[in-house]
Amino acid sequence: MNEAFQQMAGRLMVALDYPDAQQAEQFIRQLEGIPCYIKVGMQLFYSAGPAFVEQLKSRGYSVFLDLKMHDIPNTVRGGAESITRLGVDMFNVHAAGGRSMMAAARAGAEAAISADSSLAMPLIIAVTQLTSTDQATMNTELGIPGTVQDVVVRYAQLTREAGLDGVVASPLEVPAIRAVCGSDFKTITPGIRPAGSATGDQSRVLTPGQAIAQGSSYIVVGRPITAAPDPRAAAEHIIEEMIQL
Ligand SMILES: O=C(O)c1cc(=O)[nH]c(=O)n1[C@@H]1O[C@H](COP(=O)(O)O)[C@@H](O)[C@H]1O
Repeated sequence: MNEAFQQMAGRLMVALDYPDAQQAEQFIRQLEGIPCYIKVGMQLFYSAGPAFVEQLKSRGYSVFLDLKMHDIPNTVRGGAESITRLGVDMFNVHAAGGRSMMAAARAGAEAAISADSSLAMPLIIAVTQLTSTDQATMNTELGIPGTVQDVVVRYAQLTREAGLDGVVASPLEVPAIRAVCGSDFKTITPGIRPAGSATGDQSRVLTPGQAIAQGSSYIVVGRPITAAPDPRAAAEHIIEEMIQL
C-alpha cells in the first residue's frame, strides 16, 4: 500500500449500513489495513449504540456519525453535546433546521469540549438536499422552488454563516459550493456510483473519480462496496480510481 493510496483512502468514507454490530464487524474485518473513514448511520447506531462507535474510535478509525439531527435548537444542542462526548471526528445536522439550530449544534459540541479537554472538536457538517432528491421532488413535493444547485449553494452559505465546517451534497454541486464558500469549506459527497453500478434510490450521482475531479473533500460509498461480491477489492478499486483523477 503506497503513500498515495493511504492518503486517498482517508478521503473514502465507507457507509456501515448494517443491521447490527456483528454484521458490521464482519464487514470491517474485510477492510482491515485500509485506512478509510467509517460512517456510522441510523441503522447501525440505533441497533449497536454508542458502545460500537467508541469501540471503532479505540481501534483508531476516523468516524463520521451520520444521525442528521433536525430538531429545535435546544434539543440539537444537547444531542451535539452527547455525540461529541463519544469522540467522533465528524457528525451532521440538516441545514433545513436553520441558522440558530446549526449554531446550537456548534455550541453543544463546544460545551462538551470545555467540560473534557481530552476531547477534540469534531467537524460539524450540514446536509443540504439529500442526494436521493431530484429537481421535480424538491419543487413539487418539498415545495422548494429553483434549481437543486441554487438551493444547495444557498444552504451551504447559510451553513458557513452559522459557523459549521462544511456540507453534505452531491458531487455535482461541489464546484458551485466551493466558488461561493471557498476551498477550506468541506464537501462530503454521497451519491457515488462506480461506472456500471446500480443507482438504486440515489438521484444525483457521479463516479468516484469524477467526484474527486469535482473537488469533493470526501466521498461516501455504501452499497457499491458493502454489496459487492468482494468488498475489499471494490474498495481498493475505488481508491485507485480516486488517485488517477
Ligand atoms: O448524510 C449522508 O451521509 C447522506 C446524505 C445524502 O444526501 N445522501 C446519502 O446517501 N447519505 C448517506 O450516504 C450513504 C450512501 O450509501 P449508498 O447509496 O449505499 O452508497 C448512506 O449511508 C446514506 O445515508
